[in-house]
Amino acid sequence: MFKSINSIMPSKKKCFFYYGFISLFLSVFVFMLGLYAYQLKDLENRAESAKNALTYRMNDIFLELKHIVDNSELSCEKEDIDRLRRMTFYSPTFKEFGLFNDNFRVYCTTYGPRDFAIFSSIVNRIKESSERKTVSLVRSHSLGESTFFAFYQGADGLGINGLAPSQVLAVDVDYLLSPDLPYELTIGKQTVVSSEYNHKSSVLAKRVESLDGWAISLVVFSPFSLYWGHLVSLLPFMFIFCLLCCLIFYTAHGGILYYRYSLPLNIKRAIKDNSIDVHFQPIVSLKAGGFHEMEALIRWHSPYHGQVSPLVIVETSERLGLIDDLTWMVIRKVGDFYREYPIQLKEINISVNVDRYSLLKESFAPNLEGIIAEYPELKGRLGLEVTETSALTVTELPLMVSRFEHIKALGIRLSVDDFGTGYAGLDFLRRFPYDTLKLDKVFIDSLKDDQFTRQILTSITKLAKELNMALVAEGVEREDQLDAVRALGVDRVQGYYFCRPLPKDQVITWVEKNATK
Ligand SMILES: Nc1nc2c(ncn2[C@@H]2O[C@H](COP(=O)(O)O[C@H]3[C@@H](O)[C@H](n4cnc5c(=O)[nH]c(N)nc54)O[C@@H]3COP(=O)(O)O)[C@@H](O)[C@H]2O)c(=O)[nH]1
Repeated sequence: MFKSINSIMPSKKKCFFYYGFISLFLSVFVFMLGLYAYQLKDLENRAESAKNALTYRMNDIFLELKHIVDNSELSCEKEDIDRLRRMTFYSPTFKEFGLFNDNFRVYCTTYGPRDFAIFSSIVNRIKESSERKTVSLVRSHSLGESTFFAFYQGADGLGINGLAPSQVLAVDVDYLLSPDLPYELTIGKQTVVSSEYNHKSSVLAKRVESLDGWAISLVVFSPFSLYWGHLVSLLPFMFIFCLLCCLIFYTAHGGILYYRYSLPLNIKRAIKDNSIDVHFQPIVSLKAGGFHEMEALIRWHSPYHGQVSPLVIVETSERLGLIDDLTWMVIRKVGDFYREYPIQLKEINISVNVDRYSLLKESFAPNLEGIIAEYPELKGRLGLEVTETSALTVTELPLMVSRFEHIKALGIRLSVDDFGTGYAGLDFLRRFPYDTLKLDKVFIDSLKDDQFTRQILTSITKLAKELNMALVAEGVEREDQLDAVRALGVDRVQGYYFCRPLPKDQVITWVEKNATK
């Protein structure tokens, strides 16, 4: 039996080792995996935001170009050049503008009149694009290698190109991704911006975003160094998580063990699933005609606690409020016993122990009636043995009398159990219509040697006969005890001398052997 949870828990050292190890493993695993998932999601979100920012930027760029071209003419007068210069001054992106005609020849730039043809590859792209716009990276005299060019042609054939250092395209992207996530921005096959990062050797994941309608793509990398950096910063949380896991495992282990091994819970389960056995002990009549009675007694072998005393089961059931369920279970098993052996048990009454407080309950007699309706074979053969463990109060007394009358009206015999050890006194016998009085084993043990006990039992025997009650001597183990109770005039005897409580098949064998004696 387990007094406390500590007695069933493995040693603290062992727990610390096992759960510490598992918790550490779990913490590392959970944090590494969680961080990996987080970093992938973060990469996805930030790459997506960078792509959106790039799309907005491209839209702004072409709005700006459209605005200029819509207000331009095919001339390159001083005002036209001044206007282009003013536009570059206010432009967030461009450093130069050039106007081109429907033959794709640039005729005017921020620096004055010009006449040169746009590359045919670019011309083709403008023509092929639905909105007659394209971008490119081309070498420019003023802005150098990889200058960003944006071309836009209006509906009347007048077009504009804007020149900007390639980095301006990546300003927003840079803001959103740097410094943690290196990236590479390309137009066609040419790189616009590439972070200074050796991504090939230490990339955890990468994400490619393409801008619809443009040959622009953005590749964003999530480096391992970022992952390890985050992991190191999470170490205190990992430690707390590890401790929490350890605590949860230890508590859960205790909970499971308690649920598994706790005696009250095991008794509760055993009552619920009817797995408590009932043994039967014959009560032998000393008159001619042999025995005609048995007492049903619970027996239970717990897988975790071994053989559990009936007294412990009864006391625990009382505490759990399950004593009535236990009684109903025993009575039903008695009913099943009658059904199983109708011939052998034809003449035999069986009594069941009942808690006196159960009898006081209003629901007791109706419930009993229900079980008798369920098992008609119990009618006239079932007896209840009541032990008086405490005195009845003034209000309980009349209530008890009426409950007794109700139960007796159902054809059920009532016995006062362990007479002399509890509160069942002579006044009690006068008030309650018991059928049988059971003398406790303590009297039988001292009967032979104790003159005083003999005198008391003689008076009780006399009184029982006067009140028309049958007498049973409990706990008769030896022949001299049997002789002593016989000399007293006791009619029936229960004890190991005749038979111990036996499982149903063995008690039937005993009945078959002893029925004719
Ligand atoms: N409410 C319920 N109480 C029950 C039920 N089943 C049993 N009990 C009560 O548990 C107490 C202990 O019972 P148990 O260990 O079964 O002991 C019984 C007999 O085995 C024992 N006995 C009988 N003859 C002898 C004997 O010669 N020597 C000896 N040492 N013991 C003997 O006595 C007990 C029977 O007692 P009683 O009920 O008073 O007639 C016990 O108090 C049971 O009442 C149950 O289903 N419900």
